[in-house]
Amino acid sequence: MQRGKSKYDYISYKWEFPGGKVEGGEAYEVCLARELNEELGIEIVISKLKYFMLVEHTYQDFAFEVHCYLYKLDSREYVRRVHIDHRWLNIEKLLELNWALADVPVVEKLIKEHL
Ligand SMILES: Nc1nc2c([nH]c(=O)n2[C@H]2C[C@H](O)[C@@H](COP(=O)(O)OP(=O)(O)OP(=O)(O)O)O2)c(=O)[nH]1
Repeated sequence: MQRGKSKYDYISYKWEFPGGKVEGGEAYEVCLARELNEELGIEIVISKLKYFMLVEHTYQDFAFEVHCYLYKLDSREYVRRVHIDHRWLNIEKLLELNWALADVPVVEKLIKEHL
């Protein structure tokens, strides 16, 4: 997904995976299900999420952890509600996008593992 303009230049218009910040004490998987619903209007089955990796990243203004999960969607039907653009790409094309820096290790692992 492509993020729109942000108050931080270094993430403005960058590509990222759907997701967002944990709210209250919610579990990571519950957060992801909520964000996928808010951002794409899709309902997922939480028990089918597969943990993929953790990225710990520090931008100049904040540090954060990104907990990444894999999920096999039954259909590609969704509504883009938050981002300004989206792409469905084969793994080998992923590097053509201008990813947020925190996402680069995720893209590299996806490519390395041929997922
Ligand atoms: N969702 C998401 N955020 C990412 C990725 N890579 C990356 O650097 N980020 C950064 C951008 C944001 O500063 C932060 C996530 O915030 P967000 O704006 O997506 O979270 P949110 O949906 O809860 O948004 P908000 O309510 O705070 O506006 O992490 C990524 O792949 N996905």
